[in-house]
Amino acid sequence: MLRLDGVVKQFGAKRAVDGISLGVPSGQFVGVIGQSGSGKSTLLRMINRLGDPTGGVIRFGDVDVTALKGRALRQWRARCAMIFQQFNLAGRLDVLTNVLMGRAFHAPAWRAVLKLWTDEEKAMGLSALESLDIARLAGQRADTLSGGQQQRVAIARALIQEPEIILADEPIASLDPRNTQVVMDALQHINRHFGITVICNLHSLDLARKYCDRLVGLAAGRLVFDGAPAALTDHVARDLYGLESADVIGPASAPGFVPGAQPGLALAGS
Ligand SMILES: Nc1ncnc2c1ncn2[C@@H]1O[C@H](COP(=O)(O)OP(=O)(O)OP(=O)(O)O)[C@@H](O)[C@H]1O
Repeated sequence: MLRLDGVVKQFGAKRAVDGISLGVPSGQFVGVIGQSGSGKSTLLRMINRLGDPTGGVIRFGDVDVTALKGRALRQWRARCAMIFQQFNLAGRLDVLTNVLMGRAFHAPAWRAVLKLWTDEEKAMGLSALESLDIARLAGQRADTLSGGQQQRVAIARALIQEPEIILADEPIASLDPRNTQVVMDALQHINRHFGITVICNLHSLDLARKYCDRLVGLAAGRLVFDGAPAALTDHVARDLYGLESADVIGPASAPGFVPGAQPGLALAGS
């Protein structure tokens, strides 16, 4: 179980994340939704400790993630893989080598630098690619792949970290609709098949409703919705997204935004 208790992130005068408390049981597929600037990326980055919370505590089981340093912090990052919008692959290297970089968390640094992988590690890499249906691309340069293929390589790289959690920060934001579905299907597959917890920032509510077990809605850094996708009606979504609602639930059902009016919002913790 991942637990956040009163987590805060302050950037100067800006409070990007404002006292979020949340428990995520192992194996859940959680979608984090909310307007641009609501704090979704900042929240995910703190879980991985790419950013340090200004206040509050993050725990995973009996580990106090917020207190980790050095080797223990690197071990946490291996257990808690991160996937980004821009894939972060080494374009000049082949697909399998990119995937094997995920083992750098487990192998001695010199082996990762020299790219000296064991046969067992190579087999793991191929098997991760196979599970995402792209083993045939193993020898191809990463920068020759489509966006959807590159994101699946990034997921395979995360998989061979053998993580317990995958944090995906807008993983489909730069993909076309077909590749979007392929990548979301891949995340769903690793969630269901390997039981890995997935926490995924998403802009599209259709995708959030389709793929997630649970949705967490942020507004101005606060948790304002926490529930099953079915509970996120268009009415609630309009309150959550305001002017952006036309983008996320379709123009036909998006009326004008009335600032401050949030009658249907399922307020978390209330
Ligand atoms: N390094 C930083 N320094 C100062 N302010 C920051 C920094 N990172 C984020 N912020 C601010 O914190 C707030 C939350 O940003 P964040 O990127 O977490 O939002 P988001 O919901 O992920 O947005 P988007 O959907 O556009 O990615 C924003 O107002 C942003 O400008």
